[in-house]
Amino acid sequence: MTEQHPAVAAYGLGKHYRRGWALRNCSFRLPAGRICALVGPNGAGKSTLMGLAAGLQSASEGRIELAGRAPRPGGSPEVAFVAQDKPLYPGFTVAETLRLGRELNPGWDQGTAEEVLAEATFPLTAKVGSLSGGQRTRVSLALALGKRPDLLILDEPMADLDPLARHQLMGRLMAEAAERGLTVLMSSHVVAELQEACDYLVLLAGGRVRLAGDIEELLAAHRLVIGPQSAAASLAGHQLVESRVNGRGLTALLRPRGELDDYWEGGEPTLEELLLAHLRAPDTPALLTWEAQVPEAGEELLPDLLRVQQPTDETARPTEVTE
Ligand SMILES: Nc1ncnc2c1ncn2[C@@H]1O[C@H](COP(=O)(O)OP(=O)(O)OP(=O)(O)O)[C@@H](O)[C@H]1O
Repeated sequence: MTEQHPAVAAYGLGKHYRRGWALRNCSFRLPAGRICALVGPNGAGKSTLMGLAAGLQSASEGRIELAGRAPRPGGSPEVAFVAQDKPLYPGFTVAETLRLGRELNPGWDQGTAEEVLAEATFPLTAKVGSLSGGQRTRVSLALALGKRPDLLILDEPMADLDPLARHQLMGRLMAEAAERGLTVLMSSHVVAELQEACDYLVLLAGGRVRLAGDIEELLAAHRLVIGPQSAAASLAGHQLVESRVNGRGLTALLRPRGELDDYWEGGEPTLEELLLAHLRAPDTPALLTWEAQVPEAGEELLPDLLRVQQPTDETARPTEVTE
């Protein structure tokens, strides 16, 4: 991957199926070396976005680039994709599956693949068809990491793994990202596992990007506050994401614009609080940190332009995008 280009960049990306748009006006950047959580409700367009990035589908409008280039149709050695259904040959043993990986991938790293399998509770002689769902996931991840990709795309990889396997494999992904600059784009509905592993977020809802960027920056741009219901009017100058009244008063998740009145107590939300509030309030204006923003439609992604976008006091603040 070149330094000038993000690992993934989507420009007004859209995918239309017969029943309608699965993804629309999707624009964001994912810098290289980040572990990105792709989150959204069922049917939000996550698998569609990953299929487009993996080169398994073509866009209906806009475009997606991986390190500055269009994905190669059918996939490429730099990109490994672990789909939700983890397609493997059931009649092959695990060892034969790795041998196939070696024959198909010029940059194959047998050591990395075997390390992923070293902590497994099944032998390399086991037939893939005889493995449990979680065990097949481990084989799929071994194949994907053995490929030594620059970009690893994982569609709900951890859903069928036990907590120990999840912990081991997440640790390996984070180590690969730290050591080799591997970029991971990973969908999941389990916020706890994302919180542990991911440092970047893309939240999709209704086929559109709602939040994108560095997780710490996104959290820092929000406040979860509680105060008296009678002071609700004093929140008017801030971008309210969601508010609820309960026995203790009014609880609000908001993007502060300036200082909050003294009535309000609270602090940064957790990732779960941030995600739940935005999932319940999908019409809140989208928020993208400077790293996640792409040039306006029609502009070319030039290295110069990226330099201009380096964070300064002004650009380091996330920008609200009103649609
Ligand atoms: N091959 C297809 N043909 C027609 N419609 C499709 C196809 N694939 C997805 N869709 C539709 O596109 C929308 C987005 O689906 P997608 O699978 O991308 O969502 P998702 O966010 O991955 O959902 P989930 O969390 O349930 O996996 C849905 O409305 C779905 O019905």
